[in-house]
Amino acid sequence: MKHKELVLKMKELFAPYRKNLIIISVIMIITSIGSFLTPWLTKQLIDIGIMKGNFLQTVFYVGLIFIIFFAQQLFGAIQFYYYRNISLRIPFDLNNQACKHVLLVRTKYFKDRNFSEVMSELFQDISNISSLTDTQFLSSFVSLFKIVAGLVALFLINWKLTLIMLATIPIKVLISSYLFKKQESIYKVIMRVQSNFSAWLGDGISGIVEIKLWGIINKKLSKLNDILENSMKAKSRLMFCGYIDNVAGSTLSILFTCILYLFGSWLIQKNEMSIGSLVSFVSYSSLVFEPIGIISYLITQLSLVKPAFERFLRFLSTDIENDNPGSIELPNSMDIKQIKFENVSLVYDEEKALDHVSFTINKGEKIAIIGFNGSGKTSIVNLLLRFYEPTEGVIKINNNDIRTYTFESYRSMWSLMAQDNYMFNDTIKNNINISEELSMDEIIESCKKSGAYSFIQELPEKFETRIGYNGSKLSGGQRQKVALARTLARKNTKALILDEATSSYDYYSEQNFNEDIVSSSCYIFTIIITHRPEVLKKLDRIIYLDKGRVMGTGTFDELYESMEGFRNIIVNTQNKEMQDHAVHAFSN
Ligand SMILES: Nc1ncnc2c1ncn2[C@@H]1O[C@H](COP(=O)(O)OP(=O)(O)OP(=O)(O)O)[C@@H](O)[C@H]1O
Repeated sequence: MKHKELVLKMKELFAPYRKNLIIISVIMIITSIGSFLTPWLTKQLIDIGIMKGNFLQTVFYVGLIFIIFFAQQLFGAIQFYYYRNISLRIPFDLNNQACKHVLLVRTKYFKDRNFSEVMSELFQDISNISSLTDTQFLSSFVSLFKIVAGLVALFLINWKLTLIMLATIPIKVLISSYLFKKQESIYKVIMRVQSNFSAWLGDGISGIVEIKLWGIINKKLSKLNDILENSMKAKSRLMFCGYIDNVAGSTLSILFTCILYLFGSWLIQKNEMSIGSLVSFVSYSSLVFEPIGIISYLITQLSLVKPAFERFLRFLSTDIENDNPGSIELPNSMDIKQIKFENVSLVYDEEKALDHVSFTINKGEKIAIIGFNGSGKTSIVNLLLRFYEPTEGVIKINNNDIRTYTFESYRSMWSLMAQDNYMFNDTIKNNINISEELSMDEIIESCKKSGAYSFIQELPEKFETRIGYNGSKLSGGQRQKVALARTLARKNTKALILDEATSSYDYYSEQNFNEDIVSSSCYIFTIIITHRPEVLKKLDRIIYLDKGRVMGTGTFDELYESMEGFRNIIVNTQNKEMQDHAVHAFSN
């Protein structure tokens, strides 16, 4: 990102806090005026009060120094009040903005990236950006004022000494700008390494069973070692930069002070300067050097913030689920007569998952989508639910493009049981009642339909049983039954999609569920992805897919007669069913 664009974006980001920032800056300027007055008053105190033995003048200047100190403390308290507000508010707002974006970002974003990697990057970036509000950073803006005012004061005291001092500043600026470039590139490496670490951690937690099963703990640890070593190397380079900056700063400062005392004593001997002037010159010069030091801190801090800010902006600019301009709510009372795919293609990354798919589902129809693995069945569901947008073609409801409707109102017509359903680390009841609008009777009814009721009744805490992270305390089949109960309990939906919804069910649970759903479905549309012949035979129509293309549509008998691929799927499934059946009979 270009420097100008970045500054503009930063201005935009801080615009809501402008008033507070201005107040803080004004207060900083006022307090720094006080700091400038103090050395001058000290000079007067020494030259007029102490050196000339004038007690009244001494008391007067001591009093003034004290009043200035008191006023500075008062303004400091006001500054603290405003500073506290923005330093807490900025991370709060950035976190809110980022988390809202996480929830709205398109589904495909999290297909490429590990969730913990994204979240850790975000929190890291927010923390780095928020460091812009630390007091030292804010005071660096006032530093410019301090430097100019300090230089004026120094020139007034002694211009020769001031010129010597000025000679050291370009050296400091040169060193700082060199270090800025170095540090910026090191920070980029550190950010990348930290992302790798989060990705490693995310995979490690999610894949813990596979890691143990395959005995690859040492391989995983060796990868971790590489990551941590890279991190250590980058941090060590960063520490070295900090060390060089420190050494350069203190060397220049000592060098300058030595020259100052040597040259200053020579000027005092020549009666060109008083002792008080030299003391106040030393004080003023530190007032100039201190902000120069702060500016170098600002440069270091910017080298850290710039890459973080760039990455944060990149995340905020990722595609989100924004309703199309002029989109309307899909009315719940709408009489939906038809859902239509017109020449729809879908390309994920580079792979074409659907290729000019066209079909229509009419009101009241129960249809199946069938095809070998990877033929595009779930992709059709992804498009229907608008988790992805078609690359080509259009999906319509009653001849209106589904993008005419807002995401939320459109999705509210669907009940979906996907292949993977996330289970919250909560009770069974709360996992089913995620919309928080179901009565206990409704929850029980949906559990009876999905076949979950009987096993829940056997649990000591029944519906109040906590099911662990992603339902890990339930068996695969039990988990699927609870997820299906949740799908069936969703209120006011018009269409049901079951994507291999009963794949983990035992043979008879599956038979029972399929019987019920096929005979008594109350939805306007029912779409089932299954290979079970006994279900397929009872459905109105089957859409047979192969390699992302619709090879045929028709009833079970029509497709069985005319399509060899379809017949193969059915024969394979029947063979598997016979095995399941035999296993079940044997175990009983
Ligand atoms: N998020 C994705 N990114 C990239 N490619 C994908 C993605 N999802 C699916 N694919 C690819 O698209 C093709 C169709 O996948 P899809 O999941 O629709 O098939 P499916 O018929 O549902 O398969 P299965 O029976 O195994 O569930 C596959 O080749 C798959 O590799």
